[in-house]
Amino acid sequence: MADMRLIVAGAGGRMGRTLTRVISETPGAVLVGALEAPGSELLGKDAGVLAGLPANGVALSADLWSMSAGADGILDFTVPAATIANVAIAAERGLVHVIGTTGMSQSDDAVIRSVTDRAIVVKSGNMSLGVNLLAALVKRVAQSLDQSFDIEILELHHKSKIDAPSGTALMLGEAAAAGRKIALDQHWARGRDGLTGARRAGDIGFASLRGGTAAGDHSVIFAGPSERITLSHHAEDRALFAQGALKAALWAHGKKPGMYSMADVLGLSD
Ligand SMILES: NC(=O)C1=CN([C@@H]2O[C@H](COP(=O)(O)OP(=O)(O)OC[C@H]3O[C@@H](n4cnc5c(N)ncnc54)[C@H](OP(=O)(O)O)[C@@H]3O)[C@@H](O)[C@H]2O)C=CC1
Ligand SMILES: O=C(O)C1=N[C@H](C(=O)O)C[C@H](O)C1
Repeated sequence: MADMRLIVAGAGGRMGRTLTRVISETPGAVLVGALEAPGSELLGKDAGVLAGLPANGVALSADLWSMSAGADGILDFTVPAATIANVAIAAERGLVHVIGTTGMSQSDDAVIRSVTDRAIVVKSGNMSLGVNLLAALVKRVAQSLDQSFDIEILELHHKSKIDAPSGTALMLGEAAAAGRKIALDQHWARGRDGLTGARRAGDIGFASLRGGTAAGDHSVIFAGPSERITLSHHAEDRALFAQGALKAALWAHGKKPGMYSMADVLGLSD
């Protein structure tokens, strides 16, 4: 079978450069396009060189329509507005759209869902095996414990991260809420500050720390009357996420249109 021809969106970013490297190491995948923001000073630069590799002849461009003519998929780790702009083109071209971008609003998610009758989308706040296993464990533990156990989610990321709580923290919150059979957006406590009052029973709390170069640490704490259970994951290298994204793209190639998750890719779905 021919190599899957991939575009990296956000090719000048931390994940974009990592994806370019991981594609170069992955049998069955080849980089054919590198998308960057209109006006970026990186436009025209070689994606391989930016990723610390020999030149690969793929120059960064802001024109997704042109570069996607001969492509099979797009790996999108950018910002919500860019991902939403890419959704329509990816659907029109029949590309596999792997979406790692976080910080999406509920209306952004609705836009993505609106194309999945014709688009193949794999979307996850975290593409690592470990976090997706952690989410399954969190759901299981939340199912087993009653509301006397308070659920708190703590995350630590590098100082350049622009969204909070992290996409992973929200994904773990969704897993806990699913275990409890409640809607997360009715029960989340985000950004406590000042005289907040006592904790509301049944809430799922979030706290975000930012600093240094941390690739992503997440803990889900079940705090009970006389004991606490903590489930944690520590990412040591963002190549982990890029490898997950590649696995998702190769898995989705040839699948029927729809919205898939990393749990589907990894065979962890209920
Ligand atoms: N799901 C997962 O497993 C993971 C998800 N992420 C998420 O991926 C996203 C990116 O993270 P990271 O790489 O660290 O961030 P960076 O800021 O390093 O990279 C984002 C890149 O997207 C570019 N960009 C902005 N607008 C556009 C546009 N219109 N078209 C094309 N490119 C554009 C930015 O360019 P410029 O700087 O010029 O604006 C930048 O180069 C975040 O939302 C992050 O949370 C990260 C790791 C894992
Ligand atoms: O911005 C990051 O770096 C990361 N973002 C994702 C998130 O928001 O959870 C995944 C990972 O934690 C790294």
